Amino acid sequence: MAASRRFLIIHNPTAGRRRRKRLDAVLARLAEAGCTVDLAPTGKRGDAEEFAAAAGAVDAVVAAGGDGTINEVANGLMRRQAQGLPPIPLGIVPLGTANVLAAEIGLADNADAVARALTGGVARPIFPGLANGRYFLCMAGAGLDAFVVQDVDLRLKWLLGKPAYAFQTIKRLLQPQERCYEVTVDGAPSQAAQIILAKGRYYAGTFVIAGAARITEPTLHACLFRHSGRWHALRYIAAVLLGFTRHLPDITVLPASQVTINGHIAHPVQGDGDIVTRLPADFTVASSGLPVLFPT
Ligand SMILES: Nc1ncnc2c1ncn2[C@@H]1O[C@H](COP(=O)(O)OP(=O)(O)OP(=O)(O)O)[C@@H](O)[C@H]1O
Repeated sequence: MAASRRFLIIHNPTAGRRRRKRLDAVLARLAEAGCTVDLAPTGKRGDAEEFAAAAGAVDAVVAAGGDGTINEVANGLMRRQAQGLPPIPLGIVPLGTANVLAAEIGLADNADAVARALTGGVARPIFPGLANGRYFLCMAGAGLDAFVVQDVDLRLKWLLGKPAYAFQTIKRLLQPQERCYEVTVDGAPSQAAQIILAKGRYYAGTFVIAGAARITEPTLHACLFRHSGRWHALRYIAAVLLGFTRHLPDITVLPASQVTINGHIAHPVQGDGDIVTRLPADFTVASSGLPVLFPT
């Protein structure tokens, strides 16, 4: 693609805190580079997916928001592809709290780098996961993390950013703890209190649980946190934060192509940091890739 690319930029004005300046700086650089931009602000949840699914002749559809908005745009683009339309690359302007996909593709946290990735980046396929038919790019999960995502106070998240999730985690741990889920990984049944299906290597920022997972490969990694109860939950959180999950024998990480979670009907399932479905849930990997603009 030449420098004078044409973009549809789908912007979630409610994403992140005080991030509008970042988008304006990127837009200014794209204008300097001679690019044509159609800016489509979302008005509600779901708009980003519809705008992406209806995209016309552009060089890339760009998601400007957090991982939740990127997830919606990716779902819209995958829907177009499933209808037999030619693939359109996904670009990103990270404006969220954690920005996990930006970390996965090695995108630096400044407007110059973001604009450069859009004007000169190379489209490489990534393979999204599927949770009950809905695509996720980085990770999905059931258990404590999905409840925290579901119940986090959005005003607190707006005010504090990541600490709002820590606060909600503590609140959840003070409640009675749930028993384990039934989980089947490529036909092998077991039990776990928290399950994370990793598509990429990063979790909730740049914490690493499945170090071998790659968004560019058509494989899931099932991370099973085996024991239920408050004490074990605290051990697991410490292991994730301090990076020693691989040293705990009751955390198992398995490459997988098909995972099912049962038990606790209607418990939430998070995908890329938003609730995307409820239990029971089947998880697989998309058979066709989604092109994404990687920085060069
Ligand atoms: N205009 C809008 N009004 C309300 N919600 C929206 C709007 N546009 C998108 N959304 C929804 O807001 C949710 C959160 O968006 P997003 O992830 O982009 O931002 P964030 O929550 O600030 O970032 P992060 O996920 O990194 O914390 C998503 O589920 C998205 O669908």
